[in-house]
Amino acid sequence: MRRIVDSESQTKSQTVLPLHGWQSAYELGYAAALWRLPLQKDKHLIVNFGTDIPKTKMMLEDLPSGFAVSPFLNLEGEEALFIKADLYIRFDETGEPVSENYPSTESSAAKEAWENECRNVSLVTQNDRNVSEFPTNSSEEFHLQSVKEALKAIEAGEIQKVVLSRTKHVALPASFSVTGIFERLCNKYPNAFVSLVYLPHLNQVWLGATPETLVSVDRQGIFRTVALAGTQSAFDASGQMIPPKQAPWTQKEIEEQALVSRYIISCFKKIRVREYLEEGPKTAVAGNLMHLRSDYAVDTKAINFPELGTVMLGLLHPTSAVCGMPKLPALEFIQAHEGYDREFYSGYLGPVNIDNETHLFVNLRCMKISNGMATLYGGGGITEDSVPEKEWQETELKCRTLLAVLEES
Ligand SMILES: C=C(O[C@H]1C=CC=C(C(=O)O)[C@@H]1O)C(=O)O
Repeated sequence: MRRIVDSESQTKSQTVLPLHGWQSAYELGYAAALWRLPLQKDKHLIVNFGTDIPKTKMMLEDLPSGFAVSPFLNLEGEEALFIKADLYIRFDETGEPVSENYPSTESSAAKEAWENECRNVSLVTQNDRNVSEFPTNSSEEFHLQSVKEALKAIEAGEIQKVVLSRTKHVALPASFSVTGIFERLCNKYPNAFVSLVYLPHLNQVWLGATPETLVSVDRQGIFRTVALAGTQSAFDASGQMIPPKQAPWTQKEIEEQALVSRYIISCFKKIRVREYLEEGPKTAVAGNLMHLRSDYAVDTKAINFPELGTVMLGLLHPTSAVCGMPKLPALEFIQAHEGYDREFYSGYLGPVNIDNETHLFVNLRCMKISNGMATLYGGGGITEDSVPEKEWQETELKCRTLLAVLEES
């Protein structure tokens, strides 16, 4: 992969800046994750100096500090990659490291090489916005046909809901800067989880700004998840922002989101957890889109259930916000009709046991960057009330949001 550049120059010779820390890991071929949590300013970086990123069971209580990246296809819970933190740095808003931790002492030569690279990494301004779109097999006709097949399967009672997605491929310009895009996503999407992950063994960079929490457990032991579904533009036809409280939701979207809520509640019921707080559904703004969202919270200390995060992760993924209802027939439908491998799109990712907290998000509004190409992903829930053309437009809207961020470079 070619050198990735960004506009900020590293002026502090001793201090590692977040983008430079990630960039240096990338240059040296070390797995790394840089992220910013929703509604926070701090950025977090972990780097792994090893050569292997193992597939790991997400037994959250037993794992060291690290960053998990799970593919969509992970029914047995054994497919998630775990980037163990050989170093972890938390940066404040100004890019100043506020906490540093080197959990591993094994790889001090590698760490030294990384520190040297951080001092020397050369950064250039990105100024080329020339991204060009490539046609793919997930063209309009193909997607419309899949949606029509889904409607037939719903009509026949085989499934209630299925989420169908597609990709958009774009060729990136020579001076493309992933760290620049990460910064832009942080600025544009303050309430999203923004992440930039490098998986050297796959030669892939994943970049995204997702609005959907899958499982989060904070240091007070509060477990959280959300039911997020239903999509509309946050702007009206004249380009005015629609006040969230006045968002006009249709029966289709209300039912689509209710299915996700019911699914989450069925997971709580399965493990006999009744002590959950439910709030919503409310309109949630995610960049230039709006969704319906219900929030769920459980005090794991009060109910003496410290492993609730692990158990719920196993039950929830993939939720009906990315797969469908019932889960297995919907998954089979996706595999038979989508025509491509989702890989990590609509899987989950996020920090595990960092400062005694775990925050895993559904990997949406994301792109994969590999060999000078970006793959953009967008999907939508198909229910009995779906109109194929509108479903296509929804995936266009989602992909275009990401494309716009690339073109703004
Ligand atoms: C599958 C995606 O979104 C999910 C999350 C929110 C709203 C959705 C919808 O309206 O269909 C999807 O369930 C995606 O953005 O690719």
